[in-house]
Formats: sequence, C-alpha cells, structure tokens
Amino acid sequence: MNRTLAIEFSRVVEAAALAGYKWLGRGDKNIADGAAVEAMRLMLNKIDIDGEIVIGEGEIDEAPMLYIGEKVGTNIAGADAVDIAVDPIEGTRMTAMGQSNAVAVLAVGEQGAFLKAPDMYMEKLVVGPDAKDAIDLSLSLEDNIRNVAKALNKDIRELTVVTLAKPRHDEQIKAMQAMGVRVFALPDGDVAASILCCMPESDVDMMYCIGGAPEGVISAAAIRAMGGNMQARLLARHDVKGDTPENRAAGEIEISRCQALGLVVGEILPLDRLAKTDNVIFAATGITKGDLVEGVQRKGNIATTETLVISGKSGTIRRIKSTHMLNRKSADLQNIIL
Ligand SMILES: O=P(O)(O)OC[C@H]1O[C@](O)(COP(=O)(O)O)[C@@H](O)[C@@H]1O
Repeated sequence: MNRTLAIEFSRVVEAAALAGYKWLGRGDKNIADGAAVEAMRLMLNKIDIDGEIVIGEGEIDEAPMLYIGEKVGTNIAGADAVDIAVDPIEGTRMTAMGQSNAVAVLAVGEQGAFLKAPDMYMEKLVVGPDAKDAIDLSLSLEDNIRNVAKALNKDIRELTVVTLAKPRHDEQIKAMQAMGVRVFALPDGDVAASILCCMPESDVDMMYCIGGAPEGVISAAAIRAMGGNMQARLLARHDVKGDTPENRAAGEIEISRCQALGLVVGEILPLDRLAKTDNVIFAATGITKGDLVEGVQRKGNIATTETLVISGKSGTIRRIKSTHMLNRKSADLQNIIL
C-alpha cells in the first residue's frame, strides 16, 4: 500500500469531524452521524484507490452509504486495492450532547487485512507493547490484571484500566476496584481508550469492555501498528432466548451473520485475526476535545483540527494540526460542513 495515502486518509477523517462538529450539542446523534458519513464517503471517492468498505455503517439493506461491500475511490488504473474499516463518528451520543472524546476514525489495509465482523458486541482486552504477552481472555479479568501488573512491574494499585460505564460492566468495575485498580469508566468510546493503552505519554495500562465489534476491529488495526496486543470474543448484542420476538429474531440474525463469515460466537480472536497485517493506516480526527486528540475548534469560516495518523509498516505516529478555510473547501463538502 502506497504510504503517501496516509495524508489522503487524514483528509477523509478531518472532513467527517468537521461535518460531525456542525451538529455538536444539537441533541440528534443520527443527523450528526449522517453528516459525517456523507463527508467521509465524498472524500473517500476522491482518492485514487480501488477501495471496499469492510466495516461500515451496516449491511446494504440497513445503510444507504458506507455499507459493507460498498466500493469507494476513483478506481483509476493501477490504484491500490484496499479494504477500509470506518466509523464516521465514534461517540455519536457524545457529539449530540457536546461531551468529550468523540472522534471520526478509519483504518485502511490491503485486501483481506481486517476481520469481517458483523455489527454485534465484542468483548475486548487491550494492552500496550510492554504487557503484550500478559493477556489471555480465557483467564478471568482478575488474573489478567495480576499478569499485566507483573509484566509492567507495577503494584496493582498503580494500574489504570479504562472501561465503559455501562450497567453490563458494573460487576467487573466493582471487582477491579476491590483489587485496588484505578478504573476510568467512560460513558462511550472504546476506540480512543484502546489506543491510549499504546501511547507512550498515557497513564492507561489496559482497556477492558464489551462494546461494538466494528469498533474492535478498527482499534485492532491501530494496536497492531503500535506494537500492543488485543484479544477479543464476539458476543450477540441480542439474546436468542430474549423476552420479545424482535430480540430473539435479532439475536438469530447476528448468529447467522457470524456463521456466514465462518466466525464462532464466543471464540477467542487473537490480534492477528482481527488485523492480519502491519501494513495498515489508521487515522482519527477529534470532533470534541479528548484524551487522544483535540476537538474541532471553529471561529467563523476558520476551523482547526487535530488528527492522529499511524502508519503500521513503520510504526510512525503523526499528529497533524490543520487549519481549514471552510469557505474554500469544494462546494460539495461545504454543503455538508457549513
Ligand atoms: O452503546 P452500546 O450498545 O453500549 O455500545 C458500545 C459502543 O458504543 C460506543 O461507546 C459509541 O459508539 P457509537 O457512537 O458509534 O454509537 C463504542 O465506543 C462502543 O463500542
């Protein structure tokens, strides 16, 4: 994959973040998400690639744009054939409510680079490079914490674990706190939290949660690029034995999508099944101010963005601070961001 594509993909996430920002704090997560999807698709279609969305907004019958299997890019002769995993807004609620840590994010790799995971839940355990040999999802969370602390040569009381503040994690949060671990429970956004495990300047030692499978695959690309480790397990979002026929049917669909992709619910997926190569590009632009990147700031027609771009082949992490003259963007993009 041509490494100069990294800058092209940073323009895609910048545009999505600017589109999401337009709807910041307006209370409607679907409008914000729709604008970011539109901006991302517009920009992807300007790049000289033969691209396919492999993690996107949903199946073709559920998503009008950036659906799984959608072809993107100019596809001119000789263009790189790439698979693309997108999350135009990771943190739709945070964007709608004006809360921190929302990002526009994507990962790109050569064909077959990413696990084609259905939109369901995934249990995720992530650590940075120094603890990469210390995780094993077949063990209890408590055992993993002890092993990670040992690998990092830290007392358990010095360990910081990030998770999502969801009722499904109440027991694990209590158990970790009882062990003395410092737990940061965020309202949403496990991609940024996972990446923080691998950032040298971050306090975060481990990320554990049950969150979206698409977000898990996108995180895996960045974690692999940065030399960290992740293990995961697909879990049904809806219970096949659930209390309503709708829930039961939705659970059946999730399981049959897994079967169609040759995946088994509950099976442990190591990092090299989630992201199969180092030759990936990961890009994330902050929409709202966050621990990973700054959010969009805008005064009139001038906006600034911060984008994290990680090139997997070399492991280089770049931060691109851009100043945008919004009224000089192409007319089609102005229609979405202004
Ligand atoms: O909202 P749920 O069902 O708890 O799902 C958790 C997922 O939602 C998020 O918190 C936010 O994702 P979206 O903004 O795309 O909805 C993810 O980071 C996480 O993986």
